[in-house]
Amino acid sequence: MRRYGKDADEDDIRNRPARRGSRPRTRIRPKHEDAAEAMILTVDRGRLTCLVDAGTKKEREVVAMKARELGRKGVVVGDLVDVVGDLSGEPDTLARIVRVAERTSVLRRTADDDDPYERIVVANAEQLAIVCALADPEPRPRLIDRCLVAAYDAGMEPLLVLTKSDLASAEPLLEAYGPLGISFVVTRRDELETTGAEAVREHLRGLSTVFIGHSGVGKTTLVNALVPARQRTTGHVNAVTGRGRHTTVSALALRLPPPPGAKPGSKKALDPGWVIDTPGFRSFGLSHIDPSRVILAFPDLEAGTEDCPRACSHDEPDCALDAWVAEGHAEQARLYSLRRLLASRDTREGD
Ligand SMILES: Nc1nc2c(ncn2[C@@H]2O[C@H](COP(=O)(O)OP(=O)(O)OP(=O)(O)O)[C@@H](O)[C@H]2O)c(=O)[nH]1
Ligand SMILES: [Zn+2]
Repeated sequence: MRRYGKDADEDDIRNRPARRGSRPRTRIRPKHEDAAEAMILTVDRGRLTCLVDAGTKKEREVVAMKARELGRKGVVVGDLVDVVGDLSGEPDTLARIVRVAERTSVLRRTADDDDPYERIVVANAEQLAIVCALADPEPRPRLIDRCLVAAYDAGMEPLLVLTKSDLASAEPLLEAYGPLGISFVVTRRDELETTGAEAVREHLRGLSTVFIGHSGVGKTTLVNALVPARQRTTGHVNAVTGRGRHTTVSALALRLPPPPGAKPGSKKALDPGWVIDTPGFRSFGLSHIDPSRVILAFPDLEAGTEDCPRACSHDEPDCALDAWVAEGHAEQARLYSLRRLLASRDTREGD
């Protein structure tokens, strides 16, 4: 079963090459034995920035486009690809992406719940950092719930990042999310300038973490503190595209600085973790979500679904979980949390 087969990727290109007569097209594709492996750092209107020879002295950024043979297959940030052509990384060069490796995870969203096109935002990330301000703007628990559902659906671990703790206490939110057992970290701008950034980085080491949050929650402040070198990269203008990275609407992968005291060349220094920044959004559409994947995030409740009707959403009157939990097999608070997450799939004003 291919779960993601028909999805429209964020950078999907819709014009198909015209069929030329009845000439049979060969199904054998060139092997590209000279191809180099690369990771996609950002996508900007069909131009993809790839990191080649990552972690070596020859590491460099190469701008590439999709080779025709990839057809409609999308390439997104975090994808591991094979590139051929001019891989020098010199200005005005353009390489070609000829293969995309199978993805270990796919974070998807729809612009809103009525949008039939779901977009793949990021591939191969392990963690989803949900950035939420404790005040200014007020926290939106339903939006957090929706992001959690997206994380569970994608098979990613959620991390709750609660910002602006100088303005309000984190206690009420942490109480509400306690039964879900989610990792969390609380930040404030003045601390991010000192020890706060490293405290957040500790949750990110060795992982690829996607940061999402709606406008104004302090995500930019946070990411800039986590990746101080970012300022430099955002000013960089690409010779091929003629555009600065600041114009990008796609996600952007940024490598964390190595942990303090890491030996140069050690695994810790070479794999310090990635922050994948995404554009702020107003809503997080979930029309593509399969509820049977959300229950996977509740292994303690899974056994209780055995007597459920076929294709039970676990949020309906006949669901077997109510009786099973009432018999004392699991905590009521866990079932309540599951139901709250499932209910967040329905659109309401303000989502
Ligand atoms: N009081 C307080 N303000 C903060 C904190 N972090 C960020 N801010 C302020 O909140 C505002 C929004 O911060 P940004 O970092 O731009 O937020 P963002 O989430 O990137 O927002 P967009 O750029 O709109 O997507 C700015 O005025 C920041 O200075 C904090 O910890 N405490
Ligand atoms: Zn059920």
